[in-house]
Amino acid sequence: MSHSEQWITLTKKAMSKAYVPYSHFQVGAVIETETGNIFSGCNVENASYPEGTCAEAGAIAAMVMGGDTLIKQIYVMGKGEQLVTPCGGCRQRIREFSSSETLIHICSPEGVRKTLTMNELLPYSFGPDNLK
Ligand SMILES: O=c1ccn([C@H]2C[C@H](O)[C@@H](CO)O2)c(=O)[nH]1
Ligand SMILES: [Zn+2]
Repeated sequence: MSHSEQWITLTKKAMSKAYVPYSHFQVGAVIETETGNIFSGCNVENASYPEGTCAEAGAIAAMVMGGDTLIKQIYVMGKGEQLVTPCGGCRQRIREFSSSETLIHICSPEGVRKTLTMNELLPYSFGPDNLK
C-alpha cells in the first residue's frame, strides 16, 4: 500500500463516521501536523440545520485539543462528481493554522483529486499576522 493510499484509507474512515441525517453528504478530514501527529474529523449535523459542523472544523478542534497548532497537510474527502473543497468558513479555519507550506488535498474515496496550497485555496487571506 502506497503512502498516499494510507492517507486515503484513514480519510475514508473519518468520512464513514459522519453524522448526516439531513444532507446525507458525508465528509471526512484528516490532518497531519508539522510535529507528525494525526487528527481526524467528520461533519456532524443536527436538527437545527445551520448549527451543524464541518469535518474540517472537527479535525481542527481535535488538533488544538491535542496540543498542535500547525498543519502540514490536510486531506478532505467527499463523494460525487464535483470536487469537495472546504467551504468558505473552513478555508478561514484552516488558514489560522497554516503556513505557506501547508497543503490541502481534495479527495474522493478513490484518491487525491487535487492538491492546493493555502494561498491557492484562500488568496489574499486575513490571518493572525494582520492583528500584529
Ligand atoms: O468541505 C466541506 C463541505 C461540506 N461539509 C458538510 C457540511 C454539511 O454537513 C454537508 C453538506 O453541506 O457537508 C463539510 O463538512 N466540509
Ligand atoms: Zn466548512
